[in-house]
Amino acid sequence: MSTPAKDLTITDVRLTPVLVADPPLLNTQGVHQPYTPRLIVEVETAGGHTGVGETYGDTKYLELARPFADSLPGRRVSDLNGLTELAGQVSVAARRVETGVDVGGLRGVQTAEKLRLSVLSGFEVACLDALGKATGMPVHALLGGRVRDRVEYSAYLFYRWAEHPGGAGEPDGWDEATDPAGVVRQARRLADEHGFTSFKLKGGVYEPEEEIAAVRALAEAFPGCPLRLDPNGAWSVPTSLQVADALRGTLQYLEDPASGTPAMAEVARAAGIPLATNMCVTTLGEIPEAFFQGAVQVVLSDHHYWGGLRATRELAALCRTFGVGLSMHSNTHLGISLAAMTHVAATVPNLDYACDSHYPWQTEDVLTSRLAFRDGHVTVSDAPGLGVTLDPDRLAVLHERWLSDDGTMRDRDDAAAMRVASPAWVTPNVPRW
Ligand SMILES: O=C([O-])C(=O)C[C@H](O)[C@@H](O)C(=O)[O-]
Ligand SMILES: [Mg+2]
Repeated sequence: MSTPAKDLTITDVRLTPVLVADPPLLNTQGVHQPYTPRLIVEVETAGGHTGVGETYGDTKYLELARPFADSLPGRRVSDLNGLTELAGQVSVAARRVETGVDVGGLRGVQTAEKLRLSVLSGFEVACLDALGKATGMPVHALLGGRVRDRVEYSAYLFYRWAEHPGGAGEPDGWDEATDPAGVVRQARRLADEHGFTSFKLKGGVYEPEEEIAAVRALAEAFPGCPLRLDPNGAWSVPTSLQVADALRGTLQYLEDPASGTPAMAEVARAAGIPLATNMCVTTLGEIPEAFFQGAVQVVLSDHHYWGGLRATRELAALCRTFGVGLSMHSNTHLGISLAAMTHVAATVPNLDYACDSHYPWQTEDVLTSRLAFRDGHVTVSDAPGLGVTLDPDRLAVLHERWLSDDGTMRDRDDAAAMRVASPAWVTPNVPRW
């Protein structure tokens, strides 16, 4: 007979949307808004354990998360396959998938499946956290056990302004980085503070020649360190090939130079540099075309995209099978997700590259203590569950900010944020160059 503490039945699910400070990071669509929405998921069991998860908090995700949460009480946190099945039944309004490209995630075409998978990921992590707490096991052990003690992350470099227009949002003490020297200064500080030894530059912001110069400056400043450039599909096939020509031998991989699998395949045939993606392959259905055409040599996993930690491991198995490399993508996220990313990355033998993480840019969190990068790595926790503790007061403060927002920040819109500085700005058509 199970003891009450081990009763895994879900009794309550709490959803708390929050707005967290986000610096003015530039990308091809525009600039990050002063605050960005995240959704914190708490799952309580009859045994008295609470698991936490985190995912996107925009309205289109909240619309799905609410009915999903309502359907969970009475199920067990160990019923993870049931959770996946349940997610498939949540209905998605047609208007949510008519608009084409996902503005926040820069994740290719938006589909009902992608929205569902992102919502599912937050609940799966919360269930795994609760299950780990109830059984005294860390999440990595629930996934089969870690194959490494620490997970390597790369410095995520952004062209950025020193502050948002008009000084909106929270100051973060970083200088502007709008040229090669600024990018190198930013990289130096991230390396000094966190020990990173590999670097990814978010491109698609300036003329390709400018971004080539920035990568060359990084190569000179950090000899031998792996470098990546990611313009989020902003370039045509000829431009992608020109950049590949210029940076062959300098880049570890070139991420999403062009938009869509056919264009990526064309680039891949002549680039002479591995191509990576978190845009043309973000669901299982997109794999066959991309892999059979040789369009990508590295897939960036992201449990928020693929539907959780177990789905990330399924992706890893497919990549292993087809000899495709595996890295990890990151979007603006808090410590709960960094912990989840670290647990799953620790279990995947073929995670061949340092993972991306926005975490150094997030000055606010909902945890009692922040996770730390040491020598560019996060140590894998052996504490039960994720090994993190939610701070209810911080959560309340960030939720209050969400409540008092007039709606402007509740849905990420990088083009709208750019219009504050440049009123004529519209999301650029691709290819932009
Ligand atoms: O392709 C990527 O790595 C991303 O899309 C990561 C983030 O979304 C990043 O580009 C951003 O937040 O501007
Ligand atoms: Mg990318």
